Amino acid sequence: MADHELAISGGPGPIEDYALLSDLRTAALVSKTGSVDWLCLPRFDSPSCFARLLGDEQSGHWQIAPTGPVEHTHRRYRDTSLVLETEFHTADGSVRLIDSMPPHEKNMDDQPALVRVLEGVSGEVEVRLRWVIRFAYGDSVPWVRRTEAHGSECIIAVAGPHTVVLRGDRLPYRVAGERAHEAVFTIAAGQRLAWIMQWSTSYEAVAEPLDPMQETQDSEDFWREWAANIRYDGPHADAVHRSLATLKALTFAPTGGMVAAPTTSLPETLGGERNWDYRYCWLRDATFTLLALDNFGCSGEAVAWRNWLLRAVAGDPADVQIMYGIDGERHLIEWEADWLPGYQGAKPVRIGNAAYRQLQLDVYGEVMDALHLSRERGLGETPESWALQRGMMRHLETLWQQPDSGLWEVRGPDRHFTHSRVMVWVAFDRAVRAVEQHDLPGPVARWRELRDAVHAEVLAKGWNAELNSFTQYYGGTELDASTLLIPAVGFLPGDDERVVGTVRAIERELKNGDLVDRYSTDSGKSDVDGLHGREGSFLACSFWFVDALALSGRRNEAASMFDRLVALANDVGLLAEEYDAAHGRFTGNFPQAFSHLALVNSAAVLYGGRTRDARDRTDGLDA
Ligand SMILES: OC[C@H]1O[C@H](O[C@H]2O[C@H](CO)[C@@H](O)[C@H](O)[C@H]2O)[C@H](O)[C@@H](O)[C@@H]1O
Repeated sequence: MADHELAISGGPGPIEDYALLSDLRTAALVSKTGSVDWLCLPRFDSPSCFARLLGDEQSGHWQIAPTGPVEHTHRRYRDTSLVLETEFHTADGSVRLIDSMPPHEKNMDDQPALVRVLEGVSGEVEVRLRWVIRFAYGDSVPWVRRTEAHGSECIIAVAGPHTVVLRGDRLPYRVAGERAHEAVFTIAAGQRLAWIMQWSTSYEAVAEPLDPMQETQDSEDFWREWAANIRYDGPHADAVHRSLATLKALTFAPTGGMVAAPTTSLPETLGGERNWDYRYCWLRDATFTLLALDNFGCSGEAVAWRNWLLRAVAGDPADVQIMYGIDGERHLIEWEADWLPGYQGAKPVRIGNAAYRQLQLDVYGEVMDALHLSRERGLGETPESWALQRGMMRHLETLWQQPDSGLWEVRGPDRHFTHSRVMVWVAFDRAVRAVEQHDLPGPVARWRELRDAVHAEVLAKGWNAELNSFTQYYGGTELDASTLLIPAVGFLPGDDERVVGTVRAIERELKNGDLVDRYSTDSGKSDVDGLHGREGSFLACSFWFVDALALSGRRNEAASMFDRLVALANDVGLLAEEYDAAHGRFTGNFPQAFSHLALVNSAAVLYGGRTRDARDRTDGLDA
């Protein structure tokens, strides 16, 4: 059976078969078979109207594809934009599907829309449009009627707070005995058909019609203009551009917050339970984001993110969380959508993320570093910033010795994770530097003392001489790829023998080919994370390995490993969180900001951008 037929009859295809659309408020995932299988409206973290990604046809989707066998499919984004073209080649001819979502950076009053245009390229091809609309993550079948609004025929679907209106050149009809709508038609070379689906609340008037062709053109223009700001023409420029556009696409324009991914519960282990909701903003990602955006000329986005960060952590420093909602909301209550079968059977589907209540000490280092970098990069001081940082430091002084859940957000018992302790050092170090280098007021003698104390502690307790490596946690013997960040944050130089030893140990224990696991999840090896199943290799860690190699003097190896990692991106340049080498498949949420952040930061390390520890360099990229 061809892929295409498989996708029509059942659940979602491989994660790598999806492409991203975004309007800077929410995102859609479109499969290689022309099916929009994931769309939450009106925001990234809203309930979905298409959730086939986590279930089957009945969870909602919108497919436009040839009825007959597809010989091959070719996809690309138009230039640097997020306007997606999917070409289906069949024995009868070829058609091109053009998908986009009008970006809403400026006019926030516009309601989200999904625009689909179909062009006949050659011959005459029979096409099926199938529209199955379900609100509330597939739990709610809306009332759907064909009617007239604003002078044209349309289909309106309403349930609870949501309305969507579908307009187009070939509106589908209800399929007898099914809660689905379909239209089957023929399209000849040179013909063009278009559809647009718009969202509004159910208590407002239905959205006014938009011109699909104009919207498509405007989307393309928006992204092209945006990409014109990117300053990078080194190796793998396409991958760097696509990663930056993806990071921008994951940004919620009204607040500047960036979601870790637009999806929930794409499994880290195929068929397993490691399924999390990533439609939130993690403070940890702050420094990586700031560096990535600012390094390549996207300073406006870097400032917006910095400002989001300052607003999110404002208030009593004792209340600082490790993650927030996209507006800065605090309560991300985790629950399970038990009616959804999960991505290819991986249950549970989780909405919300209980990690928001965890203590993860590294975020203090991340926030201090991000604000320090933004000061160094001249992103403009805000009056609140230093007062807030001092408050955070006061709080950190009271809890820095506690065990925590670490950056991997383990669900097992808290520990003294080496990476968390290193990041505590970063927090005190950046506080000291703010006083020393930027003349800001603060108890610098005490901070220096604490900085030196935690440095000595990490070297004494996080280092295992027998293994010749830093370990995952104090006194343990497991390794952890987060210790690859030690030179990147300036805790030790890249050529320090302990860094070199750690790189070698991780190479031996956690690296398979070019892929690096964050820690071992082999059965019986470790129960640190409190979860079952072996997960894929973590793509961000693989890029961190590249950075550590480069910083420890193995630059050529680093560059060729980077070449191979970049090649793991799918046909439209996107990366998931993890890669399952055994099955050659993406796993985890998709596309994931962390992976794309790591890719662009490796490009910076290798090809002349400013790195995290090269704090005094103020020159441009082409150094
Ligand atoms: O697999 C365990 C954890 O996975 C998620 O966290 C991961 O994603 C975060 C966002 O990019 C990243 O900051 C973190 O370091 C990663 O471990 C999930 O959100 C957690 O709830 C889960 O325990």
